[in-house]
Amino acid sequence: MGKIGIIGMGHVGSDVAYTLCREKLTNHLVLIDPLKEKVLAEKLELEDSMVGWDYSIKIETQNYASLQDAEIVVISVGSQNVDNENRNSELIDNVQAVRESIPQVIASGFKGIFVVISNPCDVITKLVQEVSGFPYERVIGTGTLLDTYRLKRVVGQYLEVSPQDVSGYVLGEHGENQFVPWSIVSVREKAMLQEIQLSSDVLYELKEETRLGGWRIHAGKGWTSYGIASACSRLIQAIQKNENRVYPTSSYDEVEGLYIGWPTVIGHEGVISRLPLNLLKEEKEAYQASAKEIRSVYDRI
Ligand SMILES: NC(=O)c1ccc[n+]([C@@H]2O[C@H](COP(=O)([O-])OP(=O)(O)OC[C@H]3O[C@@H](n4cnc5c(N)ncnc54)[C@H](O)[C@@H]3O)[C@@H](O)[C@H]2O)c1
Repeated sequence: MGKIGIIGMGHVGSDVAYTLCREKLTNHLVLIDPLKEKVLAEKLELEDSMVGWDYSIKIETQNYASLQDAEIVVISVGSQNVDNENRNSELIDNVQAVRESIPQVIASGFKGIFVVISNPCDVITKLVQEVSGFPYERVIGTGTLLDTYRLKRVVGQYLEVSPQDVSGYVLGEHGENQFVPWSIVSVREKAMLQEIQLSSDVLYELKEETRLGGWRIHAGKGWTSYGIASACSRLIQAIQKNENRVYPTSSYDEVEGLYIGWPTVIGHEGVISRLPLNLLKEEKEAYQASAKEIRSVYDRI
């Protein structure tokens, strides 16, 4: 449990900060955002909450230099430019925010791990790696981890089982070209394709409900934040505790030359390895289609 920086203190950054404090995953937070009054307000709210929790965590604001000895820096910069059902609409603004903020993190002497949330997540993760010059292992995007939570919720509710009893992943782009490799999904140890045998129409509906999960929340409240804060804190715990656990994060695919959602072993050094998977032919094609889309978005910057 060490120092953690959060760059971008909007809805997501603030809920990440709250979650990290509530789960005692840090003893020192550094919160950074051009909206100075907003950041100060978040600091005061967190400090109020801690009175009731009977512990205290140091909270600093706007101090890039303090990131020098941080364990992890979370990138949650965002843009107001969010079109309905298109995470790429934030591309230009978030590219600029990364080009402004990451050199300041690096100038501090930061040697930890970047966890990238900002959308389009796979593209922004690659950009953070390039601008920082960090090794691939020390830059991780949250990728399809949140989409995987949504898959587990949707399948769990459909089959009336706990979402924690659903195993498997959403993979590929954290975006519209994500896909569900049903061949590796199972529920209470029963293989989805061979043993549960839902119709292709039902599988399609479950996949669509998963993909639309974020947009349904966005339509109702204008943003999503609790789910990603929960996912981000799990990744941070895996890094801090050297858990060597598998999470579907955006990690670097050497063959494709980009970051993309894939089951990735996470530990103290960041990415330890990417899991070998034996996917079906159509699932491999879906992965390549996802990679193609990520590359085409990256080529626009
Ligand atoms: N990966 C995921 O699963 C996932 C889930 C939810 C949201 N997101 C993404 O997270 C990002 C943040 O979402 P939000 O709802 O908090 O947005 P928001 O608009 O509420 O907050 C974004 C914050 O970033 C700040 N910012 C902008 N430029 C900055 C810079 N150069 N340096 C520091 N801060 C800067 C803004 O001032 C603002 O406070 C978005 O890109 C959103 O799409 C990703």
